[in-house]
Amino acid sequence: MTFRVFVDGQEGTTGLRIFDYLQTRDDIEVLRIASDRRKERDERARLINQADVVFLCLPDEASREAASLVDNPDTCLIDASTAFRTDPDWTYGLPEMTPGQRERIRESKRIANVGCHASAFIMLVRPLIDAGLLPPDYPFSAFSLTGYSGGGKKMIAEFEAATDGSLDAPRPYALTLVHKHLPEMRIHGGLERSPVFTPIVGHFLKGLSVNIPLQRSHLPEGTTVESITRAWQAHYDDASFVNVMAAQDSEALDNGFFDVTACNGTNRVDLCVFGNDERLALVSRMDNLGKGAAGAAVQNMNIHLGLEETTGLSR
Ligand SMILES: NC(=O)C1=CN([C@@H]2O[C@H](COP(=O)(O)OP(=O)(O)OC[C@H]3O[C@@H](n4cnc5c(N)ncnc54)[C@H](OP(=O)(O)O)[C@@H]3O)[C@@H](O)[C@H]2O)C=CC1
Ligand SMILES: CC(=O)N[C@@H](CCC(=O)OP(=O)(O)O)C(=O)O
Repeated sequence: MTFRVFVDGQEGTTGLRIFDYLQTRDDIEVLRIASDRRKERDERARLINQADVVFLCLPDEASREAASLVDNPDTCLIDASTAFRTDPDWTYGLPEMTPGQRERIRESKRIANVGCHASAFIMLVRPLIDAGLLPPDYPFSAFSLTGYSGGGKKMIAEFEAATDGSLDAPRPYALTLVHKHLPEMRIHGGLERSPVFTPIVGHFLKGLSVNIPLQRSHLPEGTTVESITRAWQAHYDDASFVNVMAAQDSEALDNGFFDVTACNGTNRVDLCVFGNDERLALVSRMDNLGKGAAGAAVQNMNIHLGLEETTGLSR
């Protein structure tokens, strides 16, 4: 059986990457829009309503408009933007989040794909909160190191044009401390209040790592490196794309350094906890264009269509 798929925003960073994943598949027919008509409402509506699955790889406002154009009840939308991630009528596209989430994605016609920083954060904390190892009212903070492709076409062009070295050093941003991923981090992470979250963009194309520092004195007695690792291993036991690493493993560190690009080109997420009796750090890494965006979107499509979840994706 062949499924018809349309990528609205096919010439953007996420859309192009999704297109790469799909073009080699013989179970998917990609509906293309003529480049010079790609922002025409009527032409987009025509293709949206012909498709089994539509990926919206657009700014929030254009995603909302696209969602309003659907009149085919069988069309499933997978939206890459921030527009619907905490909307109760949409299903959050993180299949590994909780038992039952995969099934909800399978049944839903409205799937909100994850934010890159948010999914890297939620995959660290949610299973630990659910297991009672982290209190939901813990005063969480986190930073994230990300490649510049996370900022889409505009940021990629800025970084690639800056040949004078002006963008060579890492650049913290969102310093108003109201990054757009906070609502999904809080709601889907299971937190009582939003974390203090600071992303930092570096002079590399892709790769992302979230780091959550924890004070052991503010945690339940049994929360240790070992119990956290065990809880992740139990929770992600059947998750094809999650790799729980032991801190002492050579794969976690490269001569004492953590490589934030080690998952690039894959749909894998690595999770690790570092620390001692006094302090812990929960650390994840992924390709922001892979498990953080386009790879996650294709994984959600596979699940929704009842296909093998890993089809076309690498680990
Ligand atoms: N980059 C990343 O790592 C991630 C991005 N996302 C989200 O995915 C979405 C897409 O991001 P990204 O690919 O980075 O963005 P880009 O800016 O690279 O691409 C967006 C695309 O949408 C097109 N577009 C804009 N308005 C319209 C419209 N009204 N109708 C049709 N097409 C339109 C743009 O056209 P034009 O070609 O003319 O510019 C562009 O091709 C965003 O909501 C972003 O927040 C999510 C996770 C990660
Ligand atoms: C480097 C950079 O700017 N990254 C983007 C995140 C991209 C992403 O995952 O998120 P959305 O889908 O929510 O856009 C940012 O921090 O806003």
